[in-house]
Amino acid sequence: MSFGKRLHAAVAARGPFCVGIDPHASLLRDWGFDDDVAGLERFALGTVEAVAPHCSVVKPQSAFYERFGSRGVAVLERVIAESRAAGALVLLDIKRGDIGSTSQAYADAYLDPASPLASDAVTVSPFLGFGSLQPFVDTAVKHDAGLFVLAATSNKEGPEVQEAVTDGPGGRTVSGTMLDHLRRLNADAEPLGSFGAVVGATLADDRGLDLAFNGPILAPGYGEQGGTTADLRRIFGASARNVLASSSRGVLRLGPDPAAMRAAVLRTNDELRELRG
Ligand SMILES: O=c1ccn([C@@H]2O[C@H](COP(=O)(O)O)[C@@H](O)[C@H]2O)c(=O)[nH]1
Repeated sequence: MSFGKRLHAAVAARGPFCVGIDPHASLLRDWGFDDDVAGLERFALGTVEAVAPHCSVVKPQSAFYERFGSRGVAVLERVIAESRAAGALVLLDIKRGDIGSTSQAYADAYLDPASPLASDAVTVSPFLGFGSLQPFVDTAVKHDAGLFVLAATSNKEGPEVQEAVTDGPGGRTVSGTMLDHLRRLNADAEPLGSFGAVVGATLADDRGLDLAFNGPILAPGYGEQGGTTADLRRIFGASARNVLASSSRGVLRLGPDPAAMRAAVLRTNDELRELRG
């Protein structure tokens, strides 16, 4: 079954809150662990146990595992496997993007079920040109996986690149161009396409984005970066029904108490369900 269909069903069953599993060094210490591989493992797998049975999607941020080298990546492999075993879809936040031939290797690493890092979906960066992502698109189609393409990111530096307008008649912003590509890729999908966009929960009012592209929208920046449910309503309007709001530190700061993390996930899912009407 396509990623879009699986995501649609998972959100209907569990709600639209995506929990980021980002083992920051400071959080490991707050939880009483050392900033080493043993601490990483206890933190990450403890989080999986607390949240993965209760949310539709978890989003491990690869960087926090890669900083420990191969042993950290081995922990990431377990996070992926154990989250999926608990019924959550795994969106691996890697933000990769390169020339096409290298993109193919990344796609094989993260989307081919034969790989130990295979996930349900990954984040990708289109800033080498959307066409450079074609190997990710083809590989995602082949393996029923999904992509989330950076379009309007949650950080304040993003607009310098993403609001740049292309030359010529009908010039479009870079963000708008990415959303146009996603509209094309998702055109015939029912009920939801597998090719999503990343659009921050922190955006100012004046971006003028056409968010009707029939695909999922990952909205990071919810929680710790200041994005609220009211911001989601303001930014996404009718497209809020396709939004997967994502928070990492907002949930992880409640640990290591699993009950507190679980309660936050359930509460946030209830709040976000109302937004979808
Ligand atoms: O535009 C983007 C894209 C991705 N991220 C990632 O999401 C989390 C946010 O963590 P918080 O602790 O909830 O701030 C992190 O992994 C980022 O790399 C983003 O913030 N903005």
